Amino acid sequence: MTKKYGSNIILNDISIQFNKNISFLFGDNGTGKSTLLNILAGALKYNSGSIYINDKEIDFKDNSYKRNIGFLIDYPTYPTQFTVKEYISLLNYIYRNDTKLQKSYQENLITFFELDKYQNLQISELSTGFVKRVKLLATMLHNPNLFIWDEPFSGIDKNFIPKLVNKIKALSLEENKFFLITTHISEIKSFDFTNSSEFILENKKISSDNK
Ligand SMILES: Nc1ncnc2c1ncn2[C@@H]1O[C@H](COP(=O)(O)OP(=O)(O)OP(=O)(O)O)[C@@H](O)[C@H]1O
Repeated sequence: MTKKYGSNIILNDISIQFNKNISFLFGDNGTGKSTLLNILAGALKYNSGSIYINDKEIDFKDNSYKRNIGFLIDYPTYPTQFTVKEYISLLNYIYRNDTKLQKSYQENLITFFELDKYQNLQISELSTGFVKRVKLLATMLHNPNLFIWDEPFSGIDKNFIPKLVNKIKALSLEENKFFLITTHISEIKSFDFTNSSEFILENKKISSDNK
């Protein structure tokens, strides 16, 4: 797949296969990680090439693909004037989450992200780390199969990172969820992810560092 902005080639005929449940994408600033994630989430067009899931070419116009993704982007997309509770209600309306099972799933997520006592605060009143937690929760509310997360750990305090890592491991091992994650936080490499691959973007190309 190739992606250019104007005549500026960002991803030059890259070929990549994500076949483990957890894939980490590393690379220096400006190497094209967010660009690749945006493309895979269907938020950005590419110039040439093809993208497949389980040998079937992805039809980005088909909403069922996008509906099955929890996409975390690193710029603000949330309505900051809403309270946490209102934002969750809005997302539930959009995703038509209305069953009792979904209600308890949502309550578990709120507790997991330690957001219980912040539910009536406006998002604009939250600290950076808690905004990130709300954004992470927002990617999980519709219980997708694939999480495309751009910088999920940035802004998250060091006490919560192991908890988030354990969540990723549990969802991948117990529920066969897939994660595609970029991070600049090198300590993440020290956690023992059993079912993971690492990829590095450099010089417009991608290489793998598979264990
Ligand atoms: N909308 C755009 N128009 C033109 N160039 C862009 C656009 N978005 C990104 N770029 C360029 O594409 C390149 C890759 O950007 P991208 O944000 O994908 O990098 P990244 O690896 O995610 O960087 P970082 O680690 O800093 O987040 C950069 O040179 C950037 O300037």
